[in-house]
Amino acid sequence: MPRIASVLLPMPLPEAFDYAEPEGLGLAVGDHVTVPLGPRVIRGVVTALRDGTGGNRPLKPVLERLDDPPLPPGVLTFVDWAARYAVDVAGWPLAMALRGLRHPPARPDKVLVLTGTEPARMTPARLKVLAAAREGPKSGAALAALAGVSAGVVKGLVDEGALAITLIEPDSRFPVPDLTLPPQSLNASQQACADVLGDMLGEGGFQAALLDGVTGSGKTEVYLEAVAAALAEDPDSQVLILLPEIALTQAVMARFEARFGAVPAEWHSGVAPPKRRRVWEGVAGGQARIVVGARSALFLPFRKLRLIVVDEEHDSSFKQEEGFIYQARDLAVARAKIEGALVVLASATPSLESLFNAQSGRYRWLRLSARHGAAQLPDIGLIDLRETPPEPGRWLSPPLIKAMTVTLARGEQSMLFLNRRGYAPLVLCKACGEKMKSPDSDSWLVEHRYTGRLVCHLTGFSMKKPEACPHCGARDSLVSIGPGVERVEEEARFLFPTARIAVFSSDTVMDAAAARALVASMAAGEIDILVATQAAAKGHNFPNLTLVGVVDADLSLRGGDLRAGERTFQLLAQAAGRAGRHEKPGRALLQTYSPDHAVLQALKAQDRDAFVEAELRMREEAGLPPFGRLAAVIASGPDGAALDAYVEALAAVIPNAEGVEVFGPADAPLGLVRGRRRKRFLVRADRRVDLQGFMAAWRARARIPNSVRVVIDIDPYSFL
Ligand SMILES: Nc1ncnc2c1ncn2[C@@H]1O[C@H](COP(=O)(O)OP(=O)(O)OP(=O)(O)O)[C@@H](O)[C@H]1O
Ligand SMILES: [Zn+2]
Repeated sequence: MPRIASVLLPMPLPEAFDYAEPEGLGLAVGDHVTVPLGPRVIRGVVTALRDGTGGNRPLKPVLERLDDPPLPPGVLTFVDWAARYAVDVAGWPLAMALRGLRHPPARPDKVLVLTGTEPARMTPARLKVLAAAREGPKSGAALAALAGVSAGVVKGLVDEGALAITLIEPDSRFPVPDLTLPPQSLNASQQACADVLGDMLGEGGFQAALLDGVTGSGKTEVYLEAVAAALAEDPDSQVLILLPEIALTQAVMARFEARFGAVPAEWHSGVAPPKRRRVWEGVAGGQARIVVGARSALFLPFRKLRLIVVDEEHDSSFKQEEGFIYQARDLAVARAKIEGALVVLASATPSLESLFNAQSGRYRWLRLSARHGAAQLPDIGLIDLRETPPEPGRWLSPPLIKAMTVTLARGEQSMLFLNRRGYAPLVLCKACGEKMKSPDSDSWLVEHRYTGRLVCHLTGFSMKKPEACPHCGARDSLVSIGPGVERVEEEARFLFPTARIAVFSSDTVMDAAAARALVASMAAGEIDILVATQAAAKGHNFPNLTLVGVVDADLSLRGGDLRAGERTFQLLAQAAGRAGRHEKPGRALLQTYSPDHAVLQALKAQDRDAFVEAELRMREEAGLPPFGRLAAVIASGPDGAALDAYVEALAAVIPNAEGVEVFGPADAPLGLVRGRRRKRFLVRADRRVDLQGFMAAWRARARIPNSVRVVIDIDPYSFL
């Protein structure tokens, strides 16, 4: 009986397509194949096989089977689940699962080795080549270069059988973790947490735990022991550590290397494609047993995934906002469920969602309430900027400057935290009041002094800062409003001319290597004052850092979206948590105009639980997450009339469903991006509602014009 193969293609198509299996191809689910699609030949993955013929219309055949390692069944299930969750096509998550295959496989190297046969005629040139070959296998070109002879001499030796060509596989092995190395001796509460995680692993099957420990309590040490237990369970078991920030990977990799004598496989956008290919294959083949990566590592083809750790689980970088929209923390739980694995969510400031799951018993709740050893949590103080304002045009208040002076005199380090890149968030003309905006988007241009440019942080648009106002033509009339990290750095240099000062933000630290170098020099005490965005505010251990100054503690409270309070609390508690992590006590000073705000009061009192309780009660009353669910619809298009017509049509066909409220359509706060107008709906649903089902049914009820793009964002974090 001939068979039909369903082949899913890694592109935004609504479903898998059927192809005929050519006789004798012997396909299996998970195989990589090429198939015709219109005039093109595309690679895809077999998701199902069934007996049958093509019916009336003969099916096109599968063209060939590729010999890449097949996708394990868990990955296929996960791809399908992720697509349903995101109300999107399965081709998107499949494309993510195949991302490691974009680069061609590394070819084996051809090298020459000695055979032991003497050439019939020996010459000085030949002697030199043979001597060079004795040092180990090398390519012909390398041998010739080393011996200082022409390629012809080497070829002559091959022809006469004195040298032979052999193939060497490129280095695809991953160092084997050494499980006999002694663990760090854990303190009693760490040991208790590690024991519970070990027991959960031992019970097997899907389990979830929230590792909730104050900053510097040693959560990493605890999950390292869970990793050791998972690896010891079975020689094939694999573990995945997800981190929110590339800047954090190096430090975590180093701790794994110290613990297991083996560097883990690394997976994120900063890893070069050939290396990514090797990691992908190593994960599929089972040689890569520990993977440390960014959110997209969730889509790797693990064969026997036993443990997923989501470190800094509260971090909003786990939410991918572009292309395929997903929350990696939630998907990590889903993948663990599919694989029957343990998932550990770790944070000093867990998300309200995870705390709610822990409170309700769905996750095991493991708490570490003190820092390891003698280290104490930092004191947190508020600086009321209404009483002690900075000088005009400056951003650091006298009390903060004084604290920095003392810290510097003691030979200790300070960090100034401001979650704003660039020099100034806004440039305006003092002659006509014009605010500099990007030409095709509703967002202000941010001034960057290092590059002398005005940059749109939304779209990446940038221009040279003009000499004259583009609106009224006045010269020298453009003024920078408000501070970014570059401006705070300028002020710090002015105040402390002899101090060693550096900036850490994604524009000043371009890649993983630069981030690693900066983190290392900060840890080594080579920097006195680090001015940093959130890229440096989490996870790091800087032993000599004793003062954290938060330049604008009110910043993320503005805007006022659903998570503003939660996010501010997390961000500032994390930033403050960098101080005093070793013997020397630390403190954090928060500059604010609203010292009475509940979030700042909770930070000052170090009373997270009270803050969480108050916040949860507010959410419950409003039916907001985690008590209810949210989804957004964002429609955009260059043609305003077509967009209006579409959102009106969509508003007219909202399905009738109990427990669901739809708000909108409204102009998005960012009403224009890259020349496209934007409209939004917000959907709130009770927890028991099948929100994804509702969204899919609703979208299907109105035809989408070609010029309009519709995006569904489940559990939105951005409301712009
Ligand atoms: N049992 C231990 N023995 C020795 N040192 C420890 C131990 N536990 C933690 N430490 C040290 O304490 C510091 C903080 O630990 P770690 O980085 O694991 O904390 P964390 O809970 O992950 O912190 P954060 O949430 O702030 O990132 C590190 O320098 C770590 O090496
Ligand atoms: Zn002007």
